[in-house]
Amino acid sequence: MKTSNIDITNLSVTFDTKYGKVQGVDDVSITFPKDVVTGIIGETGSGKSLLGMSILRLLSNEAIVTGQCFYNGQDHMKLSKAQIKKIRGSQIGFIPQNPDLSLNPILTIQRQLIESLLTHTNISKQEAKEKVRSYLKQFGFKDIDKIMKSYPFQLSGGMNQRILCIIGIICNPDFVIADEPTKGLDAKLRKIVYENLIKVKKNYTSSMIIITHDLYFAGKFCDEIVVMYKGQVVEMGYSKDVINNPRHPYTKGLIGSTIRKGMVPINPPDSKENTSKCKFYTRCNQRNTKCIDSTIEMKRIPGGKVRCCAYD
Ligand SMILES: Nc1ncnc2c1ncn2[C@@H]1O[C@H](COP(=O)(O)OP(=O)(O)OP(=O)(O)O)[C@@H](O)[C@H]1O
Ligand code: NI
Repeated sequence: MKTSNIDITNLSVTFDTKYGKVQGVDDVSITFPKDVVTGIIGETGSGKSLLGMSILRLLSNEAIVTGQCFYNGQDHMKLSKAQIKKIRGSQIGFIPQNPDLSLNPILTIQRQLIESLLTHTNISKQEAKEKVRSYLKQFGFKDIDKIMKSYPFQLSGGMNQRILCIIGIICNPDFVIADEPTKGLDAKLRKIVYENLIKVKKNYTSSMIIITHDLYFAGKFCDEIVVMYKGQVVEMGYSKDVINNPRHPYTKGLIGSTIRKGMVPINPPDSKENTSKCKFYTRCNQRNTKCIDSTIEMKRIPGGKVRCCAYD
């Protein structure tokens, strides 16, 4: 089947906690175009993982998810568990953030990799085994026989993260969503994962969503970048524009505090409760009275969109 864009409308994710309602994703409407690598950036807790995981309905039952997510003509929010399970891996591959929670501790690496191939493709067990070996090699593993027979606890965190990358792409999905695929890896292994993502983009699919804290990589690898803050998208655009010429005060701070020396770093969170319409108000160094009570929609700017009163 030819892949389509991923079209999300009015997506919200909330949790009822003992401290009250927590809104992890706040009414996000966004299209992730096919044949485009979109990066999602934003500080910890901004809703990146919740957004990425909602697309494949991977969130736990305590998450209250509303809104729509259309892909290949179907609203993922309306599919049965069996239907969405079929889409995972075969149509949309997911590379999760945390190997400890995502690999099965009682199955060998070979079982886990081969099983995901046999579930989603029609190849024989022998062919699956060969494919697994070749992917392990491509992802920088050396003693393939030993790795195949190992259990996740016998491998390092970095090795398990690479196994998750393989599971995410081995069935040649049309779309790939990767949630911090390099988390916890040292520079050398990060390079291997990045090289493999570049290979995936070149050889398999360039329809990708990459959630990352690595702004340098995002700028180099992604075609477009989406910036999230407190569950909302605050800026999106071509990656070169977002990285080199950020427009939202939050993006300016985020990039200024990491890769671009000389830009104004971001203000720390303010202890005062933020009651203004703009969620960034208390930290913003460009705020004005308009930001307090006018609803702030995403506005078109050259090469992208931004949610900020300064661009009215
Ligand atoms: N199970 C949960 N119960 C309550 N709140 C939750 C739950 N899961 C996530 N949240 C809240 O939702 C918000 C967004 O979480 P999310 O994991 O999407 O952030 P993130 O941008 O991926 O952060 P990170 O970069 O650290 O991975 C967080 O503020 C978090 O506190
Ligand atoms: Ni996350």
